[in-house]
Amino acid sequence: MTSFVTVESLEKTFSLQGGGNYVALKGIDLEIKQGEFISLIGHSGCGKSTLLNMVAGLDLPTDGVVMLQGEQILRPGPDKMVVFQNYSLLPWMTVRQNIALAVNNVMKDLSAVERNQIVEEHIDLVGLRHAVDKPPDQLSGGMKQRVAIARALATRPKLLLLDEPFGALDALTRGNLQEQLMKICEESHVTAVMVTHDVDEALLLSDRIVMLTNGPESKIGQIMEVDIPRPRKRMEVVNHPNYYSYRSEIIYFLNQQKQIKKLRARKTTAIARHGLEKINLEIGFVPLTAAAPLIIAKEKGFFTHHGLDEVNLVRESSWRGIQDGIAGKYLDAAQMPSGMPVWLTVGGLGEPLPVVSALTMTRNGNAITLDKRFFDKGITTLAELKRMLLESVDERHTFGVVHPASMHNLLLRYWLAAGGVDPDKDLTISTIPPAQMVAQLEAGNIDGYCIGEPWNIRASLDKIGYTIATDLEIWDGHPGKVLGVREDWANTYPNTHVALVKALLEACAYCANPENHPEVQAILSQPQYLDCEMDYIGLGDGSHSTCDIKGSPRENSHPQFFGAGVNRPSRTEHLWILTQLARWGDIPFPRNWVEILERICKVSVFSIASRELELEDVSYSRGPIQLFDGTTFTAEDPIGYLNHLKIKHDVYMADIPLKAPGILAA
Ligand SMILES: Nc1ncnc2c1ncn2[C@@H]1O[C@H](COP(=O)(O)OP(=O)(O)OP(=O)(O)O)[C@@H](O)[C@H]1O
Repeated sequence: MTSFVTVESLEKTFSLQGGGNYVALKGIDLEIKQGEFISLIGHSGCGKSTLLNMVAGLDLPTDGVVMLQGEQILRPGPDKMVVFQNYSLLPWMTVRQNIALAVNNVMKDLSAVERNQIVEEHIDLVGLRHAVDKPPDQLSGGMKQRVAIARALATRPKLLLLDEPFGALDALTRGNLQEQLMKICEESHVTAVMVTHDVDEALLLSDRIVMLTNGPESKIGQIMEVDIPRPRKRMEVVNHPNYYSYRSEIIYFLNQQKQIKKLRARKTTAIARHGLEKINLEIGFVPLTAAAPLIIAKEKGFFTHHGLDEVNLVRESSWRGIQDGIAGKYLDAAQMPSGMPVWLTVGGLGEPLPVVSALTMTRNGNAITLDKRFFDKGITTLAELKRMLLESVDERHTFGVVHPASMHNLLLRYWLAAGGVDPDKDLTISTIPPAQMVAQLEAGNIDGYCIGEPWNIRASLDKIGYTIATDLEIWDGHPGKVLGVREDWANTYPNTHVALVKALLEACAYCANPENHPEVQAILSQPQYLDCEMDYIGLGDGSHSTCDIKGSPRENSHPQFFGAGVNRPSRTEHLWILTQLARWGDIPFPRNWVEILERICKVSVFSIASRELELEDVSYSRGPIQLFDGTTFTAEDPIGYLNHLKIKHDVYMADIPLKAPGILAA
């Protein structure tokens, strides 16, 4: 990419009145191509205007540089025109005079006739011919902003900089002006940088959206390419197949920043008490029936019983929130899909991040739901689904899963592949947050999904979908959700880790007892937890024996919370997950898999906890894994197993170097 504007290692520190400094921006690197439209988005006060001001030359960085075509930007100038929210027009001049003033000042080399021609062209460009002789106080807000845009563009700047240009306008005017600006920028090939709070505005106008993290020391958290062809029309943009996922991505980013801000504000140093290194914990969960052990441990006092006096449950709407909270150290521990510890450890986020699991909190409780229209077509088996998929290859079919490392993704893929369907070639699998799955199915954006409860029961009770297979039919007894903590956290707080496992084990036993089910359902249904009707929460009490829209009974799969071997972590299971993640190209298969499993699977912590609770599970031994297609998986030859699979991606082998086990850095 040839860079037109270069922002390099930029830092901006403000001196505060009364002493001290505020580091608003730190480590900002950005390259902008000629003709690109860039939006800066982020929460209020994150430093968007500060960054724009430095590109405009209105302010200078404390460190680092900003360059335009290789020249350092040190002052403002007509090559970098700024449009502000408050228009900044001269009140005693008319529309024409306001535009002419800028043109006459900047384009002194041109003749008066040429300058007039440019002024008139730009009046027409923004559609203000009928108001050329009016002063600003006789113009609407939208008209004033059009004058400001015409004035900025008339001087033919290299860079057009816009600081929330439409923030003060009503929705209709705003929409019209956005479309005009888009047309002008497309036609004049101007390079533009715009600050905005409006996600839809950013998506409509931008080639790339730069998302800033919250301050102090705001950084670029993410840059999104908006790959929607130009020229654009609003309705075509909104109906573009990627629009929804772009939008969700930005909203996720902004929500995550809010969550991090909240957790940062609450973050205190570790409080040691009762012989535990830390009794104040932030624990992440996603609102699912399978979160019951965490919720019950909090509500029924199992955490406090084991000395964990200050546990705060952090509700995340997606597994990405959990993964980012653990990676960013905002969460001490979390409910995780059973593949997440392996996925994070081998580098699912890029860098290997060792995460350990000492407790399986649930098994089973998942199912594959299809849109009810497939039921009407008579599709009730995998073979029928395969026939339908292969007969309608022109229609792209999409299935939702909640995370690449979730058992839903792995089970769905395994099930499809065992039936001869290639989950990447014959359909599309998309990641969608759990709470959005039913709405996406109802809206027709997806054809089905594999997910935990209450979302399969809900689709069937609401007559939107039906269960075509439950996990009982694919791998009965598979690990569902596990407790995950960073390895350095586990090493820093070993006694706390054992106490946490003990509290959760007791909560698991409580959830498994049918006598407690009405109470557990009532607690889970509360707004701060699952926020749903109690009917949607199945705990194995026989009230949800059918899960299909036409009443053909199918045993529903409930999460299993406790029992012989249920909670003990298993190396073989983590190994199966490793093979499946490698099979579908998410990660290479680690040649050092023995070391990796040793680091992840903390049977020792589980054993201490269950021994101290005097549970019999300590001596439990697990057999090989039996899958529905007759395959038996053992830990003996994972590479041979991968080689024998017919439907798979190219599988790569690699050594995954893990840092030596350490303690949590401050
Ligand atoms: N001159 C200044 N002195 C001290 N602090 C400042 C100064 N200018 C900005 N800041 C601080 O720097 C941070 C970034 O401010 P900035 O105006 O760039 O944010 P923003 O993302 O544009 O916010 P908004 O969306 O609300 O306009 C804020 O915390 C702000 O208080």
